[in-house]
Amino acid sequence: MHEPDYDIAGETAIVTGASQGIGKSIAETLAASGANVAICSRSIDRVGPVAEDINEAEDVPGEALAVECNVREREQVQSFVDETVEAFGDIDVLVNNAGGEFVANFEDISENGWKTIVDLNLHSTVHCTQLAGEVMREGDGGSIVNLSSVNGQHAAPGESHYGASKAAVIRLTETLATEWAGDGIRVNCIAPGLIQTPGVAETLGIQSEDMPSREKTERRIGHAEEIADAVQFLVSPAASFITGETLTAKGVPRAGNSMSQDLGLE
Ligand SMILES: CCCCC/C=C/C(=O)SCCNC(=O)CCNC(=O)[C@H](O)C(C)(C)COP(=O)(O)OP(=O)(O)OC[C@H]1O[C@@H](n2cnc3c(N)ncnc32)[C@H](O)[C@@H]1OP(=O)(O)O
Ligand SMILES: NC(=O)C1=CN([C@@H]2O[C@H](COP(=O)(O)OP(=O)(O)OC[C@H]3O[C@@H](n4cnc5c(N)ncnc54)[C@H](OP(=O)(O)O)[C@@H]3O)[C@@H](O)[C@H]2O)C=CC1
Repeated sequence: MHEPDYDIAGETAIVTGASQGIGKSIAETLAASGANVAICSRSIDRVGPVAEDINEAEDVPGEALAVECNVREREQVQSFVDETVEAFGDIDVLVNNAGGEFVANFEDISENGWKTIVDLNLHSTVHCTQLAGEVMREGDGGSIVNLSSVNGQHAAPGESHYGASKAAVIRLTETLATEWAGDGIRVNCIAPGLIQTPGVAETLGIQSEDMPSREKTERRIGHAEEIADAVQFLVSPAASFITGETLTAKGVPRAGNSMSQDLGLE
């Protein structure tokens, strides 16, 4: 009988933006599956404890390395990649998770505001993918997962800069999947709907202390673990025939509504 192979034990995974939220959950999930994880954020004081918790957990087989790295700075990304290879020998998985936004109408976004968001979501993905991708292409290939958003798939007011940057991430994913297929590299994307994270609490003021469980599918905010599980699948051998795709993870809104309409954001 065929059994799906989700095994990534012994692989090395880079996860950007892993001090909190979705990135932290991805790092914990991949480490629990036996991968060694190299994680970063702009502050070692914030990302260091995430690595410490992984390394101290007796039931987590993967090791963690924390590095202070602002993914908007290409030189810092190069150092992060070099430290990862020095610590773990290779790179098999890259998860471009670091990203963010502020909500503002198009006419209120300054040139610097626009560039800040495009830099954070698109150019940082370019830096990490080119520099970690070089190691993957020279090695045995691997798997890349980019974090886009439902806002990269559908328009929403106040999201012009963020939506444009996340739409570009989807097209970059599709293009690279074709260019790097011959190098044994699969490139996929996840487009989350609203997920409860510290970033969402800060940006949108949404704080849901009493989260409905994962058994409920309709009309709720998502858990970070639900995105981490999708990443785990996409980087595993079970997804060997999947590349260039964007997996939407947004539950089920009320009929005819978007998730943000359901939550009263539109
Ligand atoms: C239905 C599903 C919806 C899901 C939507 C969720 C999307 C997410 O990504 S949620 C989680 C992501 N986390 C965050 O967004 C974190 C919160 N945001 C931030 O930390 C920051 O805003 C930042 C990282 C996005 C930018 O920080 P920083 O690099 O420090 O930039 P500055 O504060 O220096 O600002 C640069 C530039 O941008 C202008 N600006 C900042 N905020 C606003 C605003 N609210 N409205 C308009 N403009 C803003 C700022 O004024 C600067 O421009 P200049 O003044 O021209 O220099
Ligand atoms: N939550 C949601 O509803 C949705 C999120 N997404 C996307 O998912 C991803 C994660 O979102 P979420 O977990 O909510 O975000 P959070 O704001 O909660 O966490 C963002 C993480 O990225 C790190 N980070 C931010 N900027 C940088 C940078 N320049 N260099 C390195 N690390 C950085 C932060 O760490 P530190 O501050 O320590 O640097 C933090 O660990 C983002 O790309 C986001 O756009 C997409 C759709 C919906």
